[in-house]
Amino acid sequence: MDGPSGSGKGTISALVAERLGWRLLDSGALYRAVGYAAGMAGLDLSDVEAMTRCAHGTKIQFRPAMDAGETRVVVNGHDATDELRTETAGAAASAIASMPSVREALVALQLGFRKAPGLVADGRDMGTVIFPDAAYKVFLTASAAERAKRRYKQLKEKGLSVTLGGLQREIEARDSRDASRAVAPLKPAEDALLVDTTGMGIDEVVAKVLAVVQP
Ligand SMILES: Nc1ncnc2c1ncn2[C@@H]1O[C@H](COP(=O)(O)OP(=O)(O)OP(=O)(O)O)[C@@H](O)[C@H]1O
Ligand SMILES: Nc1ccn([C@H]2C[C@H](O)[C@@H](COP(=O)(O)O)O2)c(=O)n1
Repeated sequence: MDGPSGSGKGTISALVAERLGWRLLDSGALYRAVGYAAGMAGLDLSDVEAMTRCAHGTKIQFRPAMDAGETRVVVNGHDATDELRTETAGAAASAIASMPSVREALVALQLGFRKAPGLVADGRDMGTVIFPDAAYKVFLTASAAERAKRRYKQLKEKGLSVTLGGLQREIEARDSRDASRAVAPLKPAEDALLVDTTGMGIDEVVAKVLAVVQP
């Protein structure tokens, strides 16, 4: 499941994985975790060698939530779930994700998630680079305005101080960087099902994806 920021990849992937009883990989969380670990260590995010060492050395664990809440992401022993969801963490992740050696450092970890009975993986290059032989590929999109509105609502609910205009600019800048980088750019795989979720509810999108996976 690939697509730009706020298209609903994480939400739809989690629901589809739950319905199918498959595993889930939030690959964006890996890039966010490395950016976060680098920040905590006071490293320069533009230093490719330091970021590559950091990508190799960061311990990232996904822990199921105690209640029905979201999966916790533990970075070097610290529960960083809330810090990782900010747009600042997204921008840092996007910056280091343009470094080929950082991407390379995270490949084996991602491939390790591929286990029976199945895996739903969300990111930017799941269908094009990491799992090119995936049985089903979906590319979710939505207009930038709609994606910004969704993110605004999500962050406001978490009590964060954000503006709609500011979020839309940040989202557009991140998408543009992710789509224009030389390695593993954000783009649909040739054989992906394209779903424009603008104006579609979450249940509708889940049903559309499940209709393909379970025809
Ligand atoms: N079809 C939809 N209709 C309304 N809201 C949606 C829809 N899909 C997702 N959302 C909401 O939009 C917000 C962003 O969704 P989500 O985090 O799944 O996007 P994403 O593509 O994984 O983003 P990112 O790449 O930045 O992690 C969430 O609050 C989610 O509940
Ligand atoms: N497969 C992936 C996943 C993520 N990234 C980079 C680019 C994104 O802007 C950033 C954060 O991802 P998100 O949590 O918003 O899905 O990480 C990538 O390059 N490849």
